[in-house]
Amino acid sequence: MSKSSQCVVIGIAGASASGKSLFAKSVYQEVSDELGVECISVISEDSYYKDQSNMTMAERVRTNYDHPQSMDHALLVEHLKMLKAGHAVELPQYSYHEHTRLTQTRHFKPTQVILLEGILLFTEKSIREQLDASIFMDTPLDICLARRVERDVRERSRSLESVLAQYHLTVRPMFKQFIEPSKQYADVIIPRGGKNRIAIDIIKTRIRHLLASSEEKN
Ligand SMILES: Nc1ncnc2c1ncn2[C@@H]1O[C@H](COP(=O)(O)OP(=O)(O)O)[C@@H](O)[C@H]1O
Ligand SMILES: O=c1ccn([C@@H]2O[C@H](COP(=O)(O)O)[C@@H](O)[C@H]2O)c(=O)[nH]1
Repeated sequence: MSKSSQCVVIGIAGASASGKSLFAKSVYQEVSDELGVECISVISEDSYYKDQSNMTMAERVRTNYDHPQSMDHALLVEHLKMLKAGHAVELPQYSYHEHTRLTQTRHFKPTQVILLEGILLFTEKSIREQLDASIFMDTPLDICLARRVERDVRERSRSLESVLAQYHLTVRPMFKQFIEPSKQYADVIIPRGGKNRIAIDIIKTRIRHLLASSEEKN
């Protein structure tokens, strides 16, 4: 991407397991198949969970990962500003198994469109100010819970008991306190989740327009 090109950031928020990643992955796959991998990329807010390498595993397990303070949002905002200015960043890598950042980072160059997905994105004004469009995945919580149980047991090395205990202790209460109220900041609210075909097509059309108007300007 040349420095004069625009870098558009589309935020995708919503409950855990509401389908944010799947939605972002589907849009990314289809747009990159059509227009090339160099024009679009995905960043997960989860990469910006705070580094907890100085804590014991017992302490890390007790962290409330659904509270805005668990995230290094200042670093995320700094990175978004750099990407929009045409500079590459060192993207942190997070391990759900270790509950902390990995030592290695990922060298990440700006693309014309960045899909940024995460539960707490719209709760921070400083992040909202960096978003060019905001999408909220409005999937019923019982469906999110069922999907989270399956995903976390399969992919995040969790037991059924630990997923359910965390859900009651932090996931649901923090959704009610922080995430659900942040829906008011969305431009588009998408029901059901990551496989909503019409919603994927609408966002792809918007992206095509953004890319076409950015080409005209250059
Ligand atoms: N519409 C859907 N139908 C069926 N499964 C879905 C749907 N949307 C998401 N999933 C599945 O639910 C799980 C959680 O979705 P994911 O995209 O990881 O959620 P999030 O990123 O919001 O936490 C994944 O295993 C995903 O494949
Ligand atoms: O170490 C961790 C970090 C995060 N979590 C949980 O992850 C979800 C957010 O990720 P999604 O992909 O949006 O589901 C959040 O609800 C945290 O509770 C974790 O369990 N452990």
